[in-house]
Amino acid sequence: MSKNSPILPSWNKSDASKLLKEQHDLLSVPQNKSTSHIRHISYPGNATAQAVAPPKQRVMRRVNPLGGYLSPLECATIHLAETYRICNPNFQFSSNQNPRRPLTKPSEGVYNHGYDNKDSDYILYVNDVLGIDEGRKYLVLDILGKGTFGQVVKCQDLKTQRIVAIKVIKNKPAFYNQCIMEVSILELLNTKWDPDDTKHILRLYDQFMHKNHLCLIFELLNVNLYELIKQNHFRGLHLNLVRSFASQLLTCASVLKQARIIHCDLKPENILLEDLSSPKIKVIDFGSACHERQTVYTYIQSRFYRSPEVILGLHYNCSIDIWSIGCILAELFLGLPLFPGNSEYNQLTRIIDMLGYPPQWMLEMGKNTRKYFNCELANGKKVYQLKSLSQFSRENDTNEQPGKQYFREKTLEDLIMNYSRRKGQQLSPEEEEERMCFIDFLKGFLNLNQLKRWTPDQAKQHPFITQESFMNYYMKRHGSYVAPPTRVQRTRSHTIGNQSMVPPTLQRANAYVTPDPANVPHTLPQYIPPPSDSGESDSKPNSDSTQT
Ligand SMILES: Nc1ncnc2c1ncn2[C@@H]1O[C@H](COP(=O)(O)OP(=O)(O)OP(=O)(O)O)[C@@H](O)[C@H]1O
Repeated sequence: MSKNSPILPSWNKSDASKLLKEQHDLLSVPQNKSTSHIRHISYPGNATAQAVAPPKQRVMRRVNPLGGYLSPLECATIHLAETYRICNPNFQFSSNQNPRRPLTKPSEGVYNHGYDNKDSDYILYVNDVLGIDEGRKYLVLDILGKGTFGQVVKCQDLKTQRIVAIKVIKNKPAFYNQCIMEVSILELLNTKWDPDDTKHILRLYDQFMHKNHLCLIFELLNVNLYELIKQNHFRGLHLNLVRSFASQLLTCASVLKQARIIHCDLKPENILLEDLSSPKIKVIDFGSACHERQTVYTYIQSRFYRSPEVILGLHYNCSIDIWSIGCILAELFLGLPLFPGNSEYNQLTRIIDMLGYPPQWMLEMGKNTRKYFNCELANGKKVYQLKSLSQFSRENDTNEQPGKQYFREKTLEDLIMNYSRRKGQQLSPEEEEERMCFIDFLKGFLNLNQLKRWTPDQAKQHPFITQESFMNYYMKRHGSYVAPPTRVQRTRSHTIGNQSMVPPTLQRANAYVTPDPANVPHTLPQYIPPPSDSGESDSKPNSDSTQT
């Protein structure tokens, strides 16, 4: 419930003590007294309740050591230990013996004098304090998430009372060293490239060591975009919301490109809403990030969002993040991942099935090309053919599976145009043009050719972001408008596969009016917090989107 909720009035200590006193008075009235002294008491907010003026004498009441008498409510709450002791003089109570509520699983201490579990994660408890230096102590409140590098917990700064998110890194040198990199990249981005905090990059406030664990103090954010899609029951988001997220991601990507930093792990889980009242987002988790000059790792990016050049083993740069953003934006619109590969081979197969083969030069230069493709010489030219599932499985001793197909459509055009459209249902001309615009936009991100893929600044000029007429833009770029070739099923009343089917709005050059932003929905789907014991439904469809 929000602080300003009209149902629950704002609450403070004096309200609470007033209510407690009134409740005390109410409970201590003798049963057989006349009710002539009944009066109305105003409760915090507008509610009023009947209450009773305090009688002069208390019958069978315990004396309050601070003066007056104790109400039954006080005896059963704040003075409960004393009440028990009256019943049983041997009763002992010490808050030190309270069971501690662990937030870490498993919570059995194995390493680091019992502070760490078998995974080298620090075992966190509610109400523990992280940090020992005065002015740098944080009270642990709740767990926010868990990842490869450690756990992220919600804490309160005991000096400023500010609520923050603390990433407690696993107690292992490899994780520590990698996180030092994350710290230096974030410090650089925060101070040099985004001093005004306008580029949608997570803020790092501080860092310290706690019982051999590096703790990174971040600004507290809200749910991630995967959670948002999940709360929307894996239905896609409105294009206006996708546009807002796209624009913010491009702002972030543009700064990363200027700084020559590659994020290397962009995915919906690493994009968080600042709060639930606006679509403002921030990019988190720079734990895999690197400088363009230091692309030492070849095994990077979460699989669903992995670029073709990384799969093929080519040199890479900031444009791998653009590929990931393309996959993310498609997923936000569709509600399900565009390329949910169950293995790297399956990932490549899905990309090729939808978008075709990578250009010849990429295949010739890729270190992994021979792993995935057969190569034959025809007329003196190398011809590459993706290995079949059985050949690949046999050669690599794997048991490749074709994996789930969430969508019937084979092309990006069909997928976007037909999404969430019932059989026979026509899109409005505006919606149709908007979707065409979105397809054209996505294609700039999902260009298999890493050299031709758009830069963030190019993408920002696209009408999907600027909201200029897509038709005008298309004419400027190509001279004339030709509808993108698609293979929409004929059973559907509307097709865009040939010239005569070009929607009326697109046939009239200037007829298209940019939608009035005041009339388009821009609200977020309602967020319902997930149940605390996350069950199977928590897992992503075809879930293992990790770096495997
Ligand atoms: N600043 C924050 N505010 C709120 N929640 C956060 C914050 N940072 C991280 N989280 C939550 O914790 C989760 C894990 O965080 P993060 O991705 O930084 O950890 P990681 O160990 O690097 O994960 P990965 O396995 O993806 O590399 C996130 O998906 C998010 O839900």
